[in-house]
Amino acid sequence: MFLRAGLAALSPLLRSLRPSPVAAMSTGNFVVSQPLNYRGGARVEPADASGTEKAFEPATGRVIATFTCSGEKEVNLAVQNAKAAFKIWSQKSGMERCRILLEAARIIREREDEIATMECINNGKSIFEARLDINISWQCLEYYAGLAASMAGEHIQLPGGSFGYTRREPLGVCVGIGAWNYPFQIASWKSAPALACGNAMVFKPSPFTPVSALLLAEIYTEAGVPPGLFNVVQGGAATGQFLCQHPDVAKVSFTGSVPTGMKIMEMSAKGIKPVTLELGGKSPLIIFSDCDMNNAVKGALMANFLTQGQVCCNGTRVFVQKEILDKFTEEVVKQTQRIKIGDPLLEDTRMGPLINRPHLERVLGFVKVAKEQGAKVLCGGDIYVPEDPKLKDGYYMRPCVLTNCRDDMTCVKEEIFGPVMSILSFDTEAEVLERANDTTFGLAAGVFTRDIQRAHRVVAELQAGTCFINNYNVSPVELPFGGYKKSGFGRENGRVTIEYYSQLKTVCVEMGDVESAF
Ligand SMILES: NC(=O)c1ccc[n+]([C@@H]2O[C@H](COP(=O)([O-])OP(=O)(O)OC[C@H]3O[C@@H](n4cnc5c(N)ncnc54)[C@H](O)[C@@H]3O)[C@@H](O)[C@H]2O)c1
Ligand SMILES: O=CCc1c[nH]c2ccc(O)cc12
Repeated sequence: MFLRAGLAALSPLLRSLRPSPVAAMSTGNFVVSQPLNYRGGARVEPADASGTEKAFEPATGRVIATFTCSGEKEVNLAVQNAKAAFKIWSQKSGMERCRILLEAARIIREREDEIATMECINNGKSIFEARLDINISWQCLEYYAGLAASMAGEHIQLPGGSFGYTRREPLGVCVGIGAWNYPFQIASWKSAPALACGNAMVFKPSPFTPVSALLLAEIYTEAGVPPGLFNVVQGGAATGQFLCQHPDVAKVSFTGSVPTGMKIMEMSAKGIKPVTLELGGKSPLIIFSDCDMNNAVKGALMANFLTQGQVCCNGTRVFVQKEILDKFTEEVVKQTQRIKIGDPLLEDTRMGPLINRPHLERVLGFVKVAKEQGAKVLCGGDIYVPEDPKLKDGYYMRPCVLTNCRDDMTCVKEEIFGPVMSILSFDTEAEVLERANDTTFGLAAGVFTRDIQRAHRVVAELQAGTCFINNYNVSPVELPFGGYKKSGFGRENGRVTIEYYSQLKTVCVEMGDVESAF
């Protein structure tokens, strides 16, 4: 997602003045040779294995890392390291934790280009977007640093001078399990509130994007967290299961698909562990005929094509009021065709490759089925081969706009997780609300209208955890983010997330004598 002030915060002049370790990192030549596990404050090779994985550079199809997936022994070592660090960290005052998190935020900011470059190489998103992701990440650390210092309980006066008070206490060792679309940002959104509350964390990135979480781990250590406070284990489902089933893990925060979310919840239920689930979506974007057309068109592109459309909260069901359907569609297609596809490390690229070959084929398969079911492809939806020969094995496709869509089509019902926008038309507010809510997902929704009463009336009726009025996919860290219905529960970002990483202790203090019932 995006940050409104992000563009202004990134000064190219400032960036060019910094000595840059990224000069040696370019498309087609980056390899990772260091260990990708992090435990006890250092990179380590895992103590045992549950298979190996390869990580790719989506822009070229090249392998950038071959790594060992962590087995049960390694997961246990990471959890034990986190447990030991928790003892030290949880005793620190909020101000002490605040200072260290602020220092980590400062280092991320200083190394923004290097982290963004690595993210871009391993994920395929454009460097333009990757920088914004890292920008939002350090802002998240700053935000929770501020809250760490101001966390407090309540004091409640009781009869006869007695009183009670509450303490907000950390949970212990928290597990973070991430998806591949925002690797560094997901690790930041989970670890910043967890650490601010006094917890330790073991984080497992997606095996597709194992690299950038290590930079966050090193930065936390450099900033002064105790060794073992933030650990990284690598692997897929098996490693994730060891984490969720570990008896010393107090909480699991998961970002990923609905089917995996269900498994995580089942495993956590067995240990009575609280879970945060940030799952998939098929969000509606409603464009009323009285909208500001320019903004609505820009909003539709923002809602569909960031990170090659691989964004959970994308507004992929674009409902357009009949009166403006043709004009809106024409303009959306014009602007979609102008999106520059290619090497994600080039400054003017706005769409890089998809995450991997199977996913590209899956997305193209959705376009094929859409055509078979009667949708019309107005642009894109096919493989794109960049001219640069080193990119010929990358996973590129042209962003796609579908029209003639009906609510019962696969492209309108299922999460595609690629650059495919489905346009639907509607007549009335009541009708569009009913159709927008007719989904098992409930992650996000958007409305474009100049009628402010209607905007608030409509969002009040939308069954979605995050709603946008006259914009889409902006993500200020001050605002909670999360889903309704099968899109999950719990929240990331905002003040409320403190409640998901802490527990409340009530202390009842008697100032008189015990009045016994016996
Ligand atoms: N709501 C959100 O904030 C959000 C953000 C990003 C992605 N997503 C969703 O994630 C999906 C795409 O990401 P993905 O393909 O990485 O999802 P995924 O569910 O396949 O994998 C997510 C993570 O879970 C791990 N995992 C897989 N099986 C597991 C198991 N049995 N036990 C424990 N861990 C397991 C994976 O290794 C990975 O780290 C999409 O559906 C997208 O909408 C949601
Ligand atoms: O992809 C979905 C939305 C999103 C963008 N950045 C992050 C970070 C952490 C999340 O759990 C979700 C998201």
